[in-house]
Formats: sequence, structure tokens, C-alpha cells
Amino acid sequence: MGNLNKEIRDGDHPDITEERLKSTFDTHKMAAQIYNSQRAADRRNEITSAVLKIPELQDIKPLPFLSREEKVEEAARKIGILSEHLYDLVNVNDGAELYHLNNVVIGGEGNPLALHGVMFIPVLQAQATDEQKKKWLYRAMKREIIGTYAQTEMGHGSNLRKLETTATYDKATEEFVLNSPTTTSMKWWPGNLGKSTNYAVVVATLIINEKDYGPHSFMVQLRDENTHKPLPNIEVGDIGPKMAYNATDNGFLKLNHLRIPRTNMLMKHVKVEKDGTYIKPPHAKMSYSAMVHVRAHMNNTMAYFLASSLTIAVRYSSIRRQGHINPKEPEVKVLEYQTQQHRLFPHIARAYAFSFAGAETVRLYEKVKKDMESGETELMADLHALTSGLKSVVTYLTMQGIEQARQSCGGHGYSMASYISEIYGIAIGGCTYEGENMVMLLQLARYLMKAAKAVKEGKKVEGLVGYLSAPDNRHSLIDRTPEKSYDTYLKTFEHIARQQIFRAFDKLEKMLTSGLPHSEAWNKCSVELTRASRLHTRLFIAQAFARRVHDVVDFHIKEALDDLLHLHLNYELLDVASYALEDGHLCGEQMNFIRSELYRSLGKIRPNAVSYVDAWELSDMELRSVLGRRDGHVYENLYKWAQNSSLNRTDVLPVFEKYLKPLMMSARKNSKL
Ligand SMILES: CCCCC/C=C\C/C=C\C/C=C\C/C=C\C/C=C\C=C\C(=O)SCCNC(=O)CCNC(=O)[C@H](O)C(C)(C)COP(=O)(O)OP(=O)(O)OC[C@H]1O[C@@H](n2cnc3c(N)ncnc32)[C@H](O)[C@@H]1OP(=O)(O)O
Ligand SMILES: Cc1cc2nc3c(=O)[nH]c(=O)nc-3n(C[C@H](O)[C@H](O)[C@H](O)COP(=O)(O)OP(=O)(O)OC[C@H]3O[C@@H](n4cnc5c(N)ncnc54)[C@H](O)[C@@H]3O)c2cc1C
Repeated sequence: MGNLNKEIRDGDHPDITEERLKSTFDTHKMAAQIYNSQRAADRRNEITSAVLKIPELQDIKPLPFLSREEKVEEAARKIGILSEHLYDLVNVNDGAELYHLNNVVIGGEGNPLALHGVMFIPVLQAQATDEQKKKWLYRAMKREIIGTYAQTEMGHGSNLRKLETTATYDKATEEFVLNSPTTTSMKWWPGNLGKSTNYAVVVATLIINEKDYGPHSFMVQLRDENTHKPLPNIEVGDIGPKMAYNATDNGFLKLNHLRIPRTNMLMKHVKVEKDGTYIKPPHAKMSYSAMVHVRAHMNNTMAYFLASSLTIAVRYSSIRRQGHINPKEPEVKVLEYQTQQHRLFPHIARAYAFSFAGAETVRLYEKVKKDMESGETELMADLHALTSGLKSVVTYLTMQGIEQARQSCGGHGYSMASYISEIYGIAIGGCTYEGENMVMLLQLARYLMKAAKAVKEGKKVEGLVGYLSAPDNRHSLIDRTPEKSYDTYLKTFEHIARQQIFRAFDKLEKMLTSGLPHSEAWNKCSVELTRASRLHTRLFIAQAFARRVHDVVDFHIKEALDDLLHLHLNYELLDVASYALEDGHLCGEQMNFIRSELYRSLGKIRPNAVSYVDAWELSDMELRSVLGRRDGHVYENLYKWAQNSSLNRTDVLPVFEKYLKPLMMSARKNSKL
């Protein structure tokens, strides 16, 4: 039998090999859990190996040394080369394979086809008629045209009902007139809108006979297909540098009374007939499908970002030696410190949890998508509630985890050589895009309040909120549980979420009864409401983790995942324990129990720490991190990396002669006086 940890190679840093030799599980079998099948895990590695054999697909130099223009060019260059090799490298119908290929070759900073794949094609698939698909979708899939999703405006992103861009129907010519009447009505932010795309699905407020029908989707050609010059009545450009994503040309768009044919409105579910008759869709929010698509996949992309930074931090912590635990022994790996373990291990558990919750979410999404094709919309509300809560909680906790990973690397974590700051910048965009986190938590809260009302009225609720009708224990039985039974933990999470949901509900009802208008009462309860949404979502994540562990067959994998789950449940419970202490569901003694279980868990995880992150099978090429190198040889490569700095091209910079020398000369002259 070979090594259980599949990353061991001759010549690696002995400190990291020592870690890998301790593995109690096969890291490639664990990858099958993370990527949902052994085949998917195999394919990732096959794709990486194939990419490594194509020299033109390698980074020309470490990305942090490129200017913004160079980043945009480098991503476009690679997209061009990838197009030649695409069919040999991946199954183009497999989103996971495409996503992996993108991460290895280009990375998270963006590329000209990002929004084309993530939103433009999905919106056409979901909302275009067969005829429209023939016209645009098949061309888009062959990359004959490149598109984006242009919804957000300078003045409005969250409140779609107030989008200022109008699409006014002109019955006489059977056209829509698209117009951006104000500065704030300009589309602002859409990815790749600035310079890369020649088409966009533009979301605009539909007006027929002066009546406002709310946001609808329209296909707009932005640029000439040959010259790429903006078409008449269109102003388009890049919005400038951002915190991250700087290889992406997020753009602005001003439409000046642009006329498009009636048939450019996406009309699979909704219609405007020639005479201006409006035919409603089966569900009012069907046109929000592209957003739900991305939200449903975001758990997995966030898990990936979190796992990337933890891979970097844990590997580095296993070769970084500093300080002593026993003064008579050599300096220890920083991974030995309990504080370091407490800083990193709970986030490893979260990355796994997000991936498992993500797999369940994508399954529900696929079902709803299929239902919607035949006009069936019953599960749309459930999916919207679930994805709204998860996108908010998962992006926020990912942000926390990545920042802890950075800090755990000390000074070198702050260097772009770690690449963690770039991953952080990319990941935290997720707190904002696809629905600002608070706004989305409040969407879930609407769903929760409806369920709470039903329960108060004596009705039984089921599915995601079924626990609201289930029997509850006054006191948690958490310290009276046989080991490896998580039922009492999950019941405690349920209790906490239920209490908070009803607390928010009661507060809201009280205000409404006192005569406050609903929107004002809602606003005055909104902090309590967002707390309810977070607790409900964290319960779902814990349940999804427990369901996955329950289903695993392989003994060693199950045991290793069980250790992570144990850590997760204790850590998360401590994080939200104040809610259970308030009403005496948990007592001080039980808090001590949870704390001691948490510390015990850290010790249990420690020998497998490197293997838990190695199991994500993130290659050096995709991590782009000197600290996170698979072989652990950090220091000599840190020095090599710094040689890329353009400041090192000469020993003396022109600024010396220009500014520093005169400054010192004058100081010296003055001190002689
Ligand atoms: C492995 C596969 C790989 C594939 C890869 C796939 C994805 C990749 C994943 C990640 C991407 C990676 C990189 C991407 C990089 C960068 C980012 C890229 C793109 C970013 C794009 C964008 O940001 S696009 C713009 C997004 N904008 C928003 O999200 C706006 C947020 N606002 C809204 O959604 C709405 O305004 C609202 C929902 C907040 C409110 O809508 P409104 O119409 O005003 O409704 P009401 O509040 O009045 O509610 C009415 C009822 O409607 C219900 N509802 C609302 N939405 C929905 C829905 N979608 N479905 C079902 N029901 C819905 C709502 O609940 C109300 O119901 P009740 O009345 O019953 O309570
Ligand atoms: C990296 C990135 C990529 C993007 N890509 C695209 C794209 O491809 N296409 C596209 O169309 N858009 C895109 N966007 C835009 C993005 O979707 C919006 O910025 C986002 O939906 C938030 O909207 P906003 O900017 O209007 O925020 P605002 O709504 O102005 O938020 C500001 C504050 O107001 C609060 N707030 C707003 N409304 C409420 C409310 N009802 N209740 C309580 N609090 C509220 C928010 O919580 C927040 O604290 C992108 C954004 C980023 C950062």
C-alpha cells in the first residue's frame, strides 16, 4: 500500500513530509467527498496534468507583478490559447471541469469570458424562447459572440424595482426604446462589460402605455461584431481599478434612446405581444433566474477560496518554526501552538461544511431549474430562501476564515507572495455581488416570518423550516450524548434558531399590533430578523455536514470527517451560545463541556491537519502562493519571488538622484552650518 497522503514526493521539506506521513486517510478518497465523486476528483487532476504540459498556458510571471493592463491582456491571451485546446482538456458541458480549468490556468482575478459563462449563457438558457436560442445562445456557446449580464446601475443595485433604465414599447414600430435618462441610471459594475463583450442581457424597467411592469431582460448588441467599436447610441467603458478582480473589466453602459426589435425581449416565460399586450410569467420572479444560478453555486466557490487560503496557511505553519513549547527542545512548528490550531482548524471544517451544503443546494437548484422549464414554480420560494441565506452566511464566514489564514502566516502572510490577500479580495466581493448580504438575509427572513406565522396559527410546516413545528427540549442534552451522536447538538442549534425566529416574529407582531406600518415595523426589527436568518442558515450548514458524514461508507474517511464535524459543531455552538444561555437551554456546566470538547477536537485534528487541506488537491499552479507550495520549500523561493520586483532591476533607482540625494545633501549641508 502506498502513502495515504498522495502529495508525498522525494526532496520535499522534511517537516511537511513528516506531517503527510501521519495521515490516517487517503487524501484522494477524501477529494472524492469534496468534489462529490471519485471521477470528478480524478478529472481535476487529469486536467491539471494536461495543462502543465502546455507551456503557453503557464503564468508569464507571478500575477502580483503585473499591471492592470497586463493582467487583462494575460487573461485574454490564455483564453485564446485555451480555446484551441478546450475540447482536448475538458468536457465543455461540465461546469465543474470548466471552473477547475479556469482556476488552474487563469485564476480568480477574472477573464473576458467570465460573465459570458457564469450569467450570459445561463440567462439565455433559462429565459430565451427556442427561436431566441437559435439566434444567440448557440452562437454564444461557440463563442462567436461574447456577452454579459448588465443589471446594476450606479444608483441602484439592490432594489431592482427602482432601476432607472427604461425599455419603452413603441407599438408603431414594434420596438423597445432603451434609455438611460440620468447619470445614476447608467449600468455600472457588470463584469466584462467595459471592454470585452459585444452583447449584453440588459435588465430594464418595462414601460407599456406609460405603465411600469418592473424589471425585464432584453438582448442588446453593444459593439460591432468585426470592429468591436461601440454601436450608435451606446456609451460603454471600464469603471476603473477595484479592490481585486483587476483582470476583469467591470463596466459602465449608457443607452441613448436605443431602439431594439420587440423580439429582443427574452420571452420564454413572459411576453409583450405586437399590440403591446403584456402576458405575465407563471411566477413573477422567473426573470431573476441568473442571480439564483450564481447564488446556488457560490457555496462551492467560497469553499474553494477558503480551502485555498487554508492550504497555504496550514502548509506554511508546518514548516515555519518559531519559539519553544519545551525550552529544552528545538523551536516548534507554529502549527503546534493551540492558538494557531484554534485559528485555522475550525475554518478547515467550515470549508468542508460549505462544500457539502453547496452540493445539496446545487441539487435543489437543478431540480427547480428543470421544473421551471415546464412552468412549474412551487419550489422557487424554498430555493430563493435557501440560496439567499447561504450566500450571505457563507461569504461572510469565508471572509473571516481567509483573514485568519492570512494573519496566521505572520509577516509573510501580508506579502503578495502568500497570495492570500488576492484570494481575500476576490472572495469578499461575494458579500456584495449577487445581492448585498443584509438584503439577502432579509429576503430569507420574509420566508421565515411566514413559516413562524403558520406555526403560531397551529399549522404544521415542513421542509427547510420543519423544525419550527417539531417538539423542543426545554434544556439541551448536549453533555449526555454518546460520543459520535450529533443529534443533541443539532437539536440545540434548532432550539437556538427557533427561539430567535419567534423572538423576531413576536417583536414584529407587537409593532404591527401597535399600528406601525409593516415596512417601518420591519425596519425596526431588521437586526433581529437578520439574526434569525443567520441562525437558520447555520443550522442548515451543520445539518448538511452531519448528513454527509452519515452517508460516507469508507471507515477511515468517515472517521476523519467525523472528527471535523465534531470540531465544527462545538466551535459553531460556542460562537452562538449566548442565544442558548439567555433562556437557560444551555448552562455554564454545559459550556465547559463544549469548550473541553472543542480543545479535544483540536488535538484530534492536529496530526491530519496537512492532509485535510491536501485533500482539496490544489496544485501549485492554481494556488499561486510561495507560502503554500506543495513541497514546503518556502524560504529560498520567497527570495527568488522577490527578484521579480521591477524595483530590483537596478541597484540605484532614478528617484535617488531626483529626490533622495538632494534631500540628504541639503540635510548634511544644514547640519554642517
Ligand atoms: C460548478 C459549476 C460552475 C459554474 C459556475 C457558476 C457560478 C459561479 C459562481 C460564482 C461566480 C464566480 C465568479 C463570479 C465573479 C464575479 C461576480 C459575478 C457576477 C455578479 C453579478 C451580479 O452581481 S448581478 C446583479 C445581482 N443583483 C442582485 O442580486 C440584486 C439583489 N436584489 C434582488 O434580487 C431583488 O431586488 C430582491 C430579491 C432583493 C427584491 O426583489 P423584489 O422584486 O423587489 O421583490 P420583493 O422584495 O418585493 O419580494 C417579492 C417576493 O418575491 C420573492 N422573491 C424575490 N426574489 C425571488 C427569487 N429569485 N425567486 C423566488 N422568489 C423571489 C420574495 O421572497 C418575495 O416573496 P414574498 O412576497 O412571498 O415574501
Ligand atoms: C465584484 C463585483 C462584481 C459585480 N458584477 C456585476 C455584474 O456582473 N452584473 C451586475 O449587474 N452587477 C454586478 N455587480 C453589482 C452588485 O450586484 C451590486 O453592487 C450588489 O447587488 C449590491 O447592490 P448596491 O451596490 O446597490 O448596494 P446598496 O444596496 O447600495 O448597499 C449599500 C448598503 O445599503 C444596505 N441596504 C440596501 N437596501 C437595503 C434594504 N432594503 N434593507 C436593508 N439594508 C439595505 C446594504 O445592506 C448596504 O449596507 C457586481 C459587484 C461587485 C462588487
